[in-house]
Amino acid sequence: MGNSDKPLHRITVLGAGAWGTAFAQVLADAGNDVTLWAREPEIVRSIVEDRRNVQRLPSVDRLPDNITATGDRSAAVRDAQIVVVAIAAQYAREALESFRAILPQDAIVVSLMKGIERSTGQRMDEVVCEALALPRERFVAVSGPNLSKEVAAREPGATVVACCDIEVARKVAKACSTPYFRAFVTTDVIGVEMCGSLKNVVALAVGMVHGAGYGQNTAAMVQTRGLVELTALGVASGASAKTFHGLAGIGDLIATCGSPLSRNYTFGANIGRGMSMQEAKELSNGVAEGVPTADAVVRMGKELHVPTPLASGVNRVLNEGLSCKRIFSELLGSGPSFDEE
Ligand SMILES: NC(=O)C1=CN([C@@H]2O[C@H](COP(=O)(O)OP(=O)(O)OC[C@H]3O[C@@H](n4cnc5c(N)ncnc54)[C@H](OP(=O)(O)O)[C@@H]3O)[C@@H](O)[C@H]2O)C=CC1
Ligand SMILES: O=C(CO)COP(=O)(O)O
Repeated sequence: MGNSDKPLHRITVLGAGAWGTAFAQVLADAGNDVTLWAREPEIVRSIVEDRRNVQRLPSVDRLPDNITATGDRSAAVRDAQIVVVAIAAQYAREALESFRAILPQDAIVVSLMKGIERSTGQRMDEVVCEALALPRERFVAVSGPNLSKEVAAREPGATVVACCDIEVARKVAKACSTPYFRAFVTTDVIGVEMCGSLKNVVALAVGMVHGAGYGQNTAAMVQTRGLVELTALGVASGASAKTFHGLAGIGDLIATCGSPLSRNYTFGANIGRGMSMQEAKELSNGVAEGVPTADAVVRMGKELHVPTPLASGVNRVLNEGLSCKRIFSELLGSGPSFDEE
C-alpha cells in the first residue's frame, strides 16, 4: 500500500506491542520501510515468517510487506532516520538506555507512550530525552484517539504530532499520514504528553463507574471533571489549555472512556465489579498505563498545588482498597458548590 516505489523514510519501531505494531502498519501504509524491534524471539519470528503478530495484535491477518522485525538492537536502529518508541512507559527508561550508544546521531525519536514514570514523576518526553541524551528538537510526541485495533483495521482516524520544532513535527506527520489516518501538528509537547498520560486515569475512573453499576450521568460527571483536572495539571506544567480541548485531549478522552477496547477502561470496570488488582491485571489485554500513572499524578498535583480529587480517588481504590462507590460519592463533596471552575 506504499505511496511510491522509493520509501519515504527508514523507520524503526521499538516495541511490537499492540500499538507499536498497529502504528508500524500506518507507517508502512504511508510508504516507509519499517523495522519492528521486539525482545521476544517468538514475536520477531512470527512477524518475519507468518507476517502476523498473533500475541499482541491478533486482529491483523497479514502485515504489509514493507515491515520486517528483529530482536537485534544494533541491526534495528543502524540506518533509522526515525525511531519510534512504543514500550510500556514504566520500562521505557531501562529499555532506551540500551539504545543510547547506538542511536544514529541525527535520528528523530518519536514517543507513542502515554504514561508518567512512577519513580520520578517525569513525562515521557523527559524520560526519552534523558535516557537517550536527545536534544528536544529531535523529540516528537504522537498522541490522540488511537485505539490500536481500530487503527489496525484502517478505520478513519487522526492523531496529534508534537515537537518544539514545527518542521520536525510536519516531517513526522507526513511520515504517518495515510488515506485513513490524518496527523495534525503542534509545538505543545507538554500538552500532548499530559493529555495522553492523564486521560488514562480518567478512563480507569469511568470504567469503575460502569463496573460499579452506575450509568451515563455519573460517567459524564467523572469524565468532565476529569478533563478539568487534567487541564489544570497540564497548564500548571506549562501546557496550553487549547491542547486539552482538541484531539489529543477531549478527543482521546471520548475514545478511551467510551470503549471496551481500552485497557484502562476495562481495568477500571473490572475493579468496579469487585475484582482484585491481581485479577484485573491477569485479565488485562496489555498494559493499563493509568494504574502506575495515577500515583504519579497525585504527587504531581501536590507539587504543583493543583487539586486532584479524581486521580486521588482512583489511586485510593487501586492502592488502598477503597470502594469505587465511596470515591464517587466523595467526589460530589459536601457543602454547596456552584462554581464549575
Ligand atoms: N494500544 C493502544 O491502543 C494505544 C497505546 N498507546 C500507548 O503506547 C504504549 C504501548 O502500548 P501497547 O503497545 O498497546 O502496549 P502492549 O502492552 O501491547 O505492549 C507493551 C510493549 O512494551 C514492551 N515492553 C514492556 N516492558 C519492556 C522492557 N522492559 N523492555 C523492552 N520492552 C518492554 C512489550 O514487550 P513484550 O511484548 O516483550 O512484553 C511490548 O512490546 C503505551 O504507553 C500505551 O499507553 C497509545 C495509543 C494507543
Ligand atoms: O490510548 C489509547 C487510545 O487512544 C489506548 O487506550 P488503552 O491504553 O486504555 O487501551
